[in-house]
Amino acid sequence: MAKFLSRDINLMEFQISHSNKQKLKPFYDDPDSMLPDVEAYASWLHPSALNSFDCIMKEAKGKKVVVFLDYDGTLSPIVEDPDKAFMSTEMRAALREVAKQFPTSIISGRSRDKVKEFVQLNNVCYAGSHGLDIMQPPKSRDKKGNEGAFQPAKLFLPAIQEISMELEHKIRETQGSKIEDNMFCISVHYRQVPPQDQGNLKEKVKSVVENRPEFRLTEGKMVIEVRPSIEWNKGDALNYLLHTLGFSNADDVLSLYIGDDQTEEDAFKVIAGKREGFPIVVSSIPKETKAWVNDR
Ligand SMILES: O=P(O)(O)OC[C@H]1O[C@H](O[C@H]2O[C@H](CO)[C@@H](O)[C@H](O)[C@H]2O)[C@H](O)[C@@H](O)[C@@H]1O
Repeated sequence: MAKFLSRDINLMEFQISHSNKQKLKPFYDDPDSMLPDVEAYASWLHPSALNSFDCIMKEAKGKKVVVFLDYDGTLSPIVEDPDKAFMSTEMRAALREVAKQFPTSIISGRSRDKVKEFVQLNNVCYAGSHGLDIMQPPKSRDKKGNEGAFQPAKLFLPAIQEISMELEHKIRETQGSKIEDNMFCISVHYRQVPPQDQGNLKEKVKSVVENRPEFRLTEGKMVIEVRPSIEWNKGDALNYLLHTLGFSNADDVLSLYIGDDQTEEDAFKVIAGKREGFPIVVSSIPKETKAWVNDR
């Protein structure tokens, strides 16, 4: 069985990434950098992925397993500088093995190119901007083998660039803030902004989109994101990928989705709704989730 589903390699990897998280110094009340409340965690009524390993194996028997992963906080530890969220060599090796065995996709909030640059694997399918930029799986490429991409928010690009410039101008004086261009989304990071300035920063970001109903704001881990207001999320991206991979009507498919953030809930909901897969949440603290199993 592929290393991804092995207690010894992959799931252990997630624990490794969590022990990294716990070593982070507490930074401006970020839940990811806090030590977990052991009692609360133990009473969290979600089965553990490690303890449910045999059950997952039983369900997977005779089925086509399809793997979906998030990047930040899942394949790489959460770090203070988003440009330094590198993946460990061990994680890359485990992922390479998984992708040899099962169709594997990474659905990230980052730009597609950035995730690919971090992951550096060719046997994985990449979806960036929370699924607004999806690389075509090899089977669906054109005769010349051109990669191509599904980009449902392409029309928004000029406005996104405009917003990006306006944001640069508005928040340049907020010490510690950082804008990340994720192509179809813009991330405004405040992990390194002093707590007393964070509210003000959020207000500035809000002011940039308040007269633009075609955009909306979402919040992640110490990040506020500007996204096109179209009905498309990581759950839709998952369905799209299953379809292009030729699995949408198959009744012998088992999808695994592993992720840590709020945006993952849309994908968890899709898998939970299909009742043919396992949504796995990576979290060192109890939280409200649609996922059935956590990473411990
Ligand atoms: O969907 P994901 O792959 O999980 O991407 C979500 C956001 O992740 C990144 O930000 C988060 O991780 C950074 C590095 O550890 C951390 O510094 C930041 O505070 C986190 O919010 C990424 O930089 C964002 O653009 C993604 O949207």
